[in-house]
Amino acid sequence: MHAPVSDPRDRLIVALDLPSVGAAERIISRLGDTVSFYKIGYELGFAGGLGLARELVADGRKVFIDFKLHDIGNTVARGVASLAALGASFATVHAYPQTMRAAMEGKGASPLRILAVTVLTSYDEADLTEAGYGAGVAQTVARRVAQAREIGIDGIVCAPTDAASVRMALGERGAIVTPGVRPDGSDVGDQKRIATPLAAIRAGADHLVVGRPIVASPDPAAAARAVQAEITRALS
Ligand SMILES: O=c1ccn([C@@H]2O[C@H](COP(=O)(O)O)[C@@H](O)[C@H]2O)c(=O)[nH]1
Repeated sequence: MHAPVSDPRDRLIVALDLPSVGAAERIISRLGDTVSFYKIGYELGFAGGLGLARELVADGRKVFIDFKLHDIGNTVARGVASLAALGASFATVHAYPQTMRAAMEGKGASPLRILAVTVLTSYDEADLTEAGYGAGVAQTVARRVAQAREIGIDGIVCAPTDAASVRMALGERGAIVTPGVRPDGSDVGDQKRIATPLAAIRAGADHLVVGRPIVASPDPAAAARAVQAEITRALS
């Protein structure tokens, strides 16, 4: 059964989309105790970030490895087993049934939670059509969530604008993690399906992933605290 996360600090996941371990360490140091949950994706992961992930875990922080795996089942299962051994709390796969099943098998009895990415937050209807999909965003998300639920996935990555319908379809089991979060006035960048932290939590998100609005801010700790204040307001 899905247990709502009560501490706003555990609800904010900062995306360390940075070019080097040194750059990431500087942001982590500036964030101090404000942030306890970090996400490592392609940029940092392919620049030595998995070593940093191990150090963060050893230091009591939570780590989300966001490589959005998608390959033949054997490769996915073995890759996920390595992420489980690393001590990651969350890891992503694309929400294809074969991939989701392999990932759930690969994590074994570890506490790693597998999150299935439905439709990327940088995609709108036109992007799905261009990629060859016959169904739109809402229909594709719904289909993938239904399949993820059937497989017993640990959680879903979706746009904050999809969070309410995803919770309905997913039921109470499974975490909802939303990137595409933009505090009022911040740059949207390449994101297309977005909401504020307040709206994302009110729509049912358990965790918010925020990257550039925090790591590119002149005062990352203040930016993180502002997001956490919105989370607290949404929960009160
Ligand atoms: O659908 C998705 C899945 C993953 N992401 C990742 O989240 C962060 C968002 O960073 P921002 O700088 O806050 O836009 C980034 O690491 C993406 O790889 C996503 O945006 N959308």
